[in-house]
Amino acid sequence: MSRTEQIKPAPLDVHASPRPLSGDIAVPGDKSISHRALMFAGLAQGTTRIVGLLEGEDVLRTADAMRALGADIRREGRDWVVDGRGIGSLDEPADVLDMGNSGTAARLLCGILASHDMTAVMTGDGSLRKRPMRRVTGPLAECGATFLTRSGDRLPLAVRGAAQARPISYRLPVASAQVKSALLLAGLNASGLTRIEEPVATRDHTENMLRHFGVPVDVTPLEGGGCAISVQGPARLAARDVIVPGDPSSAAFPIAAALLVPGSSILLRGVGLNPLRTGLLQTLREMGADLRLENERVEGGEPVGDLRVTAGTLTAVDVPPERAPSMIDEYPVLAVVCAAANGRSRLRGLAELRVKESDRLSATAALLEANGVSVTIEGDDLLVSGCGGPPPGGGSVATHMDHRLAMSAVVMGLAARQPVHVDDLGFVDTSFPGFVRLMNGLGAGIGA
Ligand SMILES: O=C(O)C1=C[C@@H](OP(=O)(O)O)[C@@H](O)[C@H](O)C1
Ligand SMILES: C=C(OP(=O)(O)O)C(=O)O
Repeated sequence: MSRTEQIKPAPLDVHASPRPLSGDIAVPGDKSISHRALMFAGLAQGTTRIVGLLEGEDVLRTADAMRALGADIRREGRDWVVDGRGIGSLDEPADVLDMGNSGTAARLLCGILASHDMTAVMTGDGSLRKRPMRRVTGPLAECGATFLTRSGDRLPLAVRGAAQARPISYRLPVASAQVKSALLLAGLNASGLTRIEEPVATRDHTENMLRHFGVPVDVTPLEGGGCAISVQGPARLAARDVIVPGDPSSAAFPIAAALLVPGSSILLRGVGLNPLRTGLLQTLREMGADLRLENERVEGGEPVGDLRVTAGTLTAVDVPPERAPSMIDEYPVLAVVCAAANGRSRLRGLAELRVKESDRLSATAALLEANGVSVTIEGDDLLVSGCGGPPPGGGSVATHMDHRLAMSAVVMGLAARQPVHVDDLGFVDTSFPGFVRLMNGLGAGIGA
């Protein structure tokens, strides 16, 4: 049983915020960048200092796994310091690698293991064991690794990494930064050019951070759209310090709450603004949200800024499917915002939501329905009939071991007319430790 499953469910009734939200906060570090910082630092030669690492459950699993592969990882004050092992010099893990709730940790690690001459076994919690793994194990087998998976597609899995990995050339069938990153990571220890074609752009933190650690990454536009990303192996990573920006996917929750609780105005400092992550901000602006960016700057190679959010009236939105990768984790909370808007919103092309920590498409629909909001799933689209103000609320929400559903349900509770019962807030620590404390610092009165 993994750590997250040992925690007793933490149910909570969330009441409407007793006052407008106000104040000035910084959300925790970006989860995607934090996983990569630990992995790349562990693969590098030398010592890396990481500032602003997310200390969420998912990232701590990556730290444990990289330690099991021989990296020395420790906390020094508020920073994390990693003495890397170097590509090709990793230890064979002495025990099963437990990736907890984290798809990113599991899939990216498969990439590292596939091109190292060792045997490893990997598992995860009850949510992660339901998620598809063939999307990485299939193409990674091309480099010479052998994977044994439960039912051909699920954790637990065993991998026998290739002794002399071959480079992979692959066109992504789904828009997934995890699959892209796993294949690029395998390519670092393969002899020759690894080339990944990406028809639709996904978050490019792997490419950015590889360059930061001194590995050339070529990105060439493809005729007909998308691009090809290549790395030449074997590569050497040189340790470099990393600054992790605030996670825009975590910022989504206080942003949504501030838009919906009347009279609110908050400032979020140091939010990551990588253009492949800002689909939610674009969508909220289309709904009429008052979002103002201040102090835009580049920190640690990623654009960041401070974001002023002011409550106001919102109108329905039609979100095109090609925007999904730039806001894939934000749809549950966007649906809650749409529930309070004027008119019927259509969120298109959400097939990938079905294979997240839960089936987020049906679970988001259930969250809204339980709280008196009319919602329909048509194919891969979610249609939400906005209430033109506070939704009725009064429902009970099943979070299915899914942190984003839990936080979306809290936002619904803060904005709704009747309290919302959330069955388990425990998984919030996956990506946003201190979420309730931070929201209460803005005046939300959760659990008061
Ligand atoms: O690469 C990453 O760090 C992530 C990619 C996305 O998953 P997919 O690649 O499966 O879309 C996202 O949902 C996840 O939270 C983090
Ligand atoms: C989908 C998510 O993460 P992962 O795939 O890493 O579990 C998420 O954080 O919403």
